[in-house]
Formats: sequence, structure tokens, C-alpha cells
Amino acid sequence: MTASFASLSEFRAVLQAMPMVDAAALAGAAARNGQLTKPPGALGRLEDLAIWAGGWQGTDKPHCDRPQVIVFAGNHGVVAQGVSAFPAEVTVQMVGNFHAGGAAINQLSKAFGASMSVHALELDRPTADFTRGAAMDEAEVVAALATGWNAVDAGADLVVVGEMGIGNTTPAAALAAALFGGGGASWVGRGTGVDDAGLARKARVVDAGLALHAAVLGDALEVMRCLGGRELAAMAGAIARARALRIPVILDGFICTASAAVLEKTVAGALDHCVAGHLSAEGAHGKLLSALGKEPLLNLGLRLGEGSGAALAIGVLKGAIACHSGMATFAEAGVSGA
Ligand SMILES: Cc1cc2ncn([C@H]3O[C@H](COP(=O)(O)O)[C@@H](O)[C@H]3O)c2cc1C
Ligand SMILES: O=C(O)c1cccnc1
Repeated sequence: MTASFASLSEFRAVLQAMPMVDAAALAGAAARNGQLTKPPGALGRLEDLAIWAGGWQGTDKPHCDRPQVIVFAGNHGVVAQGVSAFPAEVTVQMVGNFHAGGAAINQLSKAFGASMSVHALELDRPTADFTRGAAMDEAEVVAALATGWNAVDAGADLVVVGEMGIGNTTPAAALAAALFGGGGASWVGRGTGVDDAGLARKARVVDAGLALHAAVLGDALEVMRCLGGRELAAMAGAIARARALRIPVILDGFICTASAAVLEKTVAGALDHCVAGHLSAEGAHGKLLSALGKEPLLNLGLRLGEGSGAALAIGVLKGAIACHSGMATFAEAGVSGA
């Protein structure tokens, strides 16, 4: 299915018409969970995860046989402001590395049995520097959303989105600040490892963007257009498509979560099909997850992006689903109840 929107207002309408969780499947999965051979609640959050996955997949026996990892890459005009420890050419070089199988996300996708695809979005045409104008015009942001939307495999039973884009912790912080308030300093982090001066520069750059685009801060999709980037919009498009297909999603780190937050701010509940895979070491990720009401599954000090933390969490979800869908009930096993 090609993207069913050609403008931001049509994308908004798509979000407003998103399917909800399958309430009968959710109840069925919860009932099954109550009959499995373990003390009630003994599998902790694994139980909630399996029930949640069943609700979205529409079955009391969820599965994770076809997880799909999708990595989007983009370049950012704002890099000219000195916001990253690495040069912009690393983005295209890392895309080459993804294709060659040499990046962390290649190994994690393989380790957890996920397919992985890579979409480079006009790397030779960086978005505009958001301190000087809108990062994208409407056609550009819609094209990026559509790339994400079309990248989702309708046969997948789980989706993870990741990103590569030198400088993109700065637009991610700008999105978070625009959507949840507070100045740049409360949302920027060290990304690839900028020093204190770089961190202060990032905060000033975000503040300059917020000031320039003050008129649109109340409209989350306009915030994505003015302050975001192509790979950020593509991640949002893919998360929205997964929702349209009722495929559960595991969110990655700060950048992925900031993109996803645009959807939640556009339509409350738009991220109900998403769990937070991990807590990134990027400064404000915890605050962003709290603002979205999401509790991370893992906390391993990762600060990479690419979808890496979410890919690791596929292992947790697979464990939850294996227990839920494969365990015997008390009746089947002839085990006495409490
Ligand atoms: C070799 C390399 C591989 C990466 N993989 C992900 N990122 C991560 O770092 C970038 C964001 O940090 P900043 O805003 O400081 O540039 C993004 O590309 C993100 O995916 C990488 C960064 C580098 C250098
Ligand atoms: O949390 C993230 O997504 C992140 C943090 C640092 C660098 N790249 C990505």
C-alpha cells in the first residue's frame, strides 16, 4: 500500500482514524495469562508485554517470528552550527557500513532474528538549518513521512525503527522542547560526545530554533516540518503505518522517542501500540519517556541510536511471548492451583 496521504492535513486525518487495540484479543490474552503454570504475576512485566502484543496482533497467543528493523538516514543543515562531535559525511559512510553488515544494528538485528532494511533519505540534500528557516517544506516532510510509511512490511509482527544522521540529537531535542516546553538546555545531551562548549552551543541552537518557529509550536506536525529532519519524519511515518496495520512497535532511544512524540502530540493515544525498548544515556530521554508515560524495558547505558536499544529489547519481547504462547495452562499440565 502506498502512503494514503499527500499533505500534512491528510496525514493528520490518517492519524485520527487509526485503529485501536483489539479489546477481545486483549481480554483473551489476559485470561490465558491467568491460566499459565506460574504464580500470578510471577513473570512481572513480561506478562503485560505479552498481553499488550496479543491485543495489537489480535490474538490470545502473540508471536514474534517476523520482527522488522528499519533504519532511516538523513542529513541536517544545522550541523553547520557545530552541534556534533563528528562530521556530516559520517552519515553516508555509515549507510555504506549498514549495507555491508558492519554496524551495531546489523549484529543486533541478526542476533534477535530480525530482518533489517536501510533507507537513505536524500543525503546529498541536507535539511535547511532550522535556526535560519524551516528544516523542510511541506512536500519534503510529507515525502519523508511516506518513505517511513511505505517501508513497513505488512507481514511483520513487530517493528523497530532506528536512525542515522549526524547532528540529529539537536533536532530531536528541538522537537522535545517544542512539544513539551522548557528551553534547549533542559533537552540537549552530548550525542556523539560533544564537550561542555558543544552542549551549550546545542542549547543555544535549539533556543534559536524555538524562537524562529514560535508561531508553529502548538502544531506537532508543523514542529516536525520546521525543527525535525527527514529520518525523524520517516520514523514517525513508519510508526504510524505500524499502527494502521496493528503491528506492535518497540521504540529506541532519545531520537526515535522524540519523533514518536510528534504522533502522540498530534493525536493522544497514537503511541498505544509502542513500548519503550530502553533508557538511553542521552540526557533527557528519561524525561521524554516520562512525559509520554512510557517505562523503558532496559537500562544499559546505550547512547548509539540506529535502533540498537530497541533491537535488544526484541529479545525481552520474544521471551515474554515464548512464555505466554508456549507455556502450559494449569489444566493442560495437571498442576494444582493455589
Ligand atoms: C560512527 C557513528 C555511528 C553512529 N550510529 C549512530 N550514531 C548516532 O549519532 C548521531 C547523533 O549524534 P550527534 O547529534 O552528536 O551527531 C546519529 O547519527 C545517531 O544515529 C552514530 C554516530 C557515529 C559517529
Ligand atoms: O538515544 C539516542 O537515540 C542517541 C543518543 C546518542 C547518539 N545517538 C542516538
